[in-house]
Amino acid sequence: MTISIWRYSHLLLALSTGLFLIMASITGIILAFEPIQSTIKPYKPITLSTVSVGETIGVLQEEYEEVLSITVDANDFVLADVLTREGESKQLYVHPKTGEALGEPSPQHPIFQFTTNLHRSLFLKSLGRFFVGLVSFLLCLIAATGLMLIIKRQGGIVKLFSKVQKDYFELRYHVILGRWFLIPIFIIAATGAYLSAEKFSLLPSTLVLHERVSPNVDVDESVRPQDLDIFKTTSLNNIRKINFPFTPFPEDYFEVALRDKEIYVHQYTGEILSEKPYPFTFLASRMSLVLHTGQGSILWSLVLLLASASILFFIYSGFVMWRKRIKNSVKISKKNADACTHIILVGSETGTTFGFAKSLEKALKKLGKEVLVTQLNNYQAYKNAEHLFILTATYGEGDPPTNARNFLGLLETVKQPNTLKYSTVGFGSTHYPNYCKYAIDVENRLATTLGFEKVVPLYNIDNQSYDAFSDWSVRWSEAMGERLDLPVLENKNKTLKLHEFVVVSKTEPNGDDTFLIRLKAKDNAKFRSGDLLEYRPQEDGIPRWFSIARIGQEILLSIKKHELGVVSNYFNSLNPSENLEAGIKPNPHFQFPKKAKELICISNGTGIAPFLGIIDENKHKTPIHLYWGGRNNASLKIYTPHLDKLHCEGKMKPLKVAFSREGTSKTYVQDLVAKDSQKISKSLENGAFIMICGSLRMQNDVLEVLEKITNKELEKPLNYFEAKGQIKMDCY
Ligand SMILES: Cc1cc2nc3c(=O)[nH]c(=O)nc-3n(C[C@H](O)[C@H](O)[C@H](O)COP(=O)(O)O)c2cc1C
Repeated sequence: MTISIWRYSHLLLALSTGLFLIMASITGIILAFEPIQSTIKPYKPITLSTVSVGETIGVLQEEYEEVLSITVDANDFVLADVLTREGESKQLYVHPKTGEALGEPSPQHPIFQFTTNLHRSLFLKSLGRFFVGLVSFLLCLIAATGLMLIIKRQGGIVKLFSKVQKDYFELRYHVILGRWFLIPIFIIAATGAYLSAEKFSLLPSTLVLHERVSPNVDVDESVRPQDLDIFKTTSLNNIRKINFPFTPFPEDYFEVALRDKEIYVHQYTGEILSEKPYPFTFLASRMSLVLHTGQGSILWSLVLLLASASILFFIYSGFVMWRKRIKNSVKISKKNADACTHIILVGSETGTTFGFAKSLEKALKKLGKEVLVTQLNNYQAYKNAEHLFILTATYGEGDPPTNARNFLGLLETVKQPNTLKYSTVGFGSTHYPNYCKYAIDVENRLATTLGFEKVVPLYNIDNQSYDAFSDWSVRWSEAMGERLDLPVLENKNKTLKLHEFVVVSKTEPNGDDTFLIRLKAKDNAKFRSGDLLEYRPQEDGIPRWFSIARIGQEILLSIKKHELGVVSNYFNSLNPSENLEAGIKPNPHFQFPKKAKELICISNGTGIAPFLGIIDENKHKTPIHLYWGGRNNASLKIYTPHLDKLHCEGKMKPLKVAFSREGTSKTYVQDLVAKDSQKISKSLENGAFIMICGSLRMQNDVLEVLEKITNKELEKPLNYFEAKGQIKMDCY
């Protein structure tokens, strides 16, 4: 079933039951205190398994004129119905070994009485009970659909408890708490529904039916019950209730309710006259009551309390999520598509990508363009279109969002009157194995479809980063020679603390226009290899990031100069001892894994930079293998002084290098990985970590090869190792 069906069902159920659920949760929280309060009463002086039924009967019969019944309640308190020597009929909590009265049961506190009534029937008797039962049943469905959504969101049941994707507070904790509380909530709801169904006699009877018994009457009537074998050998913890015989005549017998069955016991011989196991419905009903009310267990009562409280949080956070979703979803414009020159096609499940489309629409309108925003499924021929933007999220196993499902099919059938320029932006999360897979599919398909002309390479955005979206807009602007001025989203553009750096040295750009620059912080800026240096140029205030190698106290960056790149040209223009201000963006998921026994670093181009620092951190000489892909020998040269030093210090194994333009044979880094498949699979199996840094295209190619390796050599999908955190990526 598609994710949207689960989501709509979840939303619809929650909306239709919200108010009842708020009431049921608040009363549930209050009622959870009742069992806690009664469990802590001092009526359980000893463990019941150490006392035999015979002992208790003996002491009670000595202490009181007559004993009518003994009950062991959910708290393991022993309650006796007795006639005192003064002729009073009493219910008393008693000490099972001495018969001493410990207290009398008190009536339910008025607050609990009131709350129980409200919780059970809203003071509406049968009608109320019916509603409560129905809402309980619907809550089961809410919990089940919620669990399905979390499983899908996390990328499968195996990854249920893996890290939750970063998002705003309400959504993140809806998921985090959902993982812990949906099962208890399901139990509360299912047991509540069960108990209601029972009240309306919708379930088979719970009665235990005994056949008529005819006890032997020719017996020794001087035998006392405490001397009967059956009572001497049964400990009190096995008992739920004993009804004493009405009269001393042998025709009357003990009715004993044990944990799993009911028996009738001859009062003078101890013979079992009838034995009937409880029907399943009886056990289910008892279990439902205990699970629903928390009777007898402080721990479970606390779970119930927290689960009830969590329902309130889920209602609140779900409401916030719903509002946000509505806010994000733009009205599909009713504009005449033929009048538009710039078409923004959106693939979105939960609406956030529409938010980005809105920003892009505003920026394009500022440039005087006629813009149409619509969903990918609405793709059609556009008479005057010049430019197509595809902004799409990815779901499930790299699937399109629901409103994009038909796009690839339409692409084959719809013929555009003009050649269209296009730019694809993928929205996804590196948390999932199929990062932006659908955007990649779209990009690949467009690249091979006639009549489309790529403006900038596919740009994938992790975790809805608006900064990254701005970065894409810079690339697009550079390629088109028109400046896209995206609206600034204040709360999304958190600025980092700025540090002042001095340039220590800089190399000249090599044949690939790549250079190295070394910076030293003038203050005590904290950073690690793998973190990002963030620089916002005055021209547009849009951040650009560079992966940091920490060498001693200095930052080493490897930068590729782009012809129109504002920042790469600025960095290239810097001279030693000049200053610049920049922020440090921590990137904890891409750092030397402390527990690594072996590390495999795979990179291409400037992606080698963080590894120069990560390997420098390798004080304990963990085996580190570095694979690098570049154009030719000259491309490698700027890195060789660093690599030679690291190798001489024993911090890395010999570099494995692939050149794509050296001599006649073209090798790419993924070819090296494929060649070492046996070694890599063995290392992975033994817990080695793999880190990948460089271009997204290289990342995809390497992942494809790794997937083949793990499937073939280890018979496991790559995401098995990803879920264990063994694969770390930072590509752009
Ligand atoms: C259930 C679920 C599954 C997802 N699966 C993927 C995935 O396979 N690959 C990926 O890159 N992102 C995945 N994501 C992340 C979304 O694509 C990302 O959050 C996107 O920005 C959501 O955009 P939207 O709000 O417009 O739908 C998934 C998110 C959820 C909730």
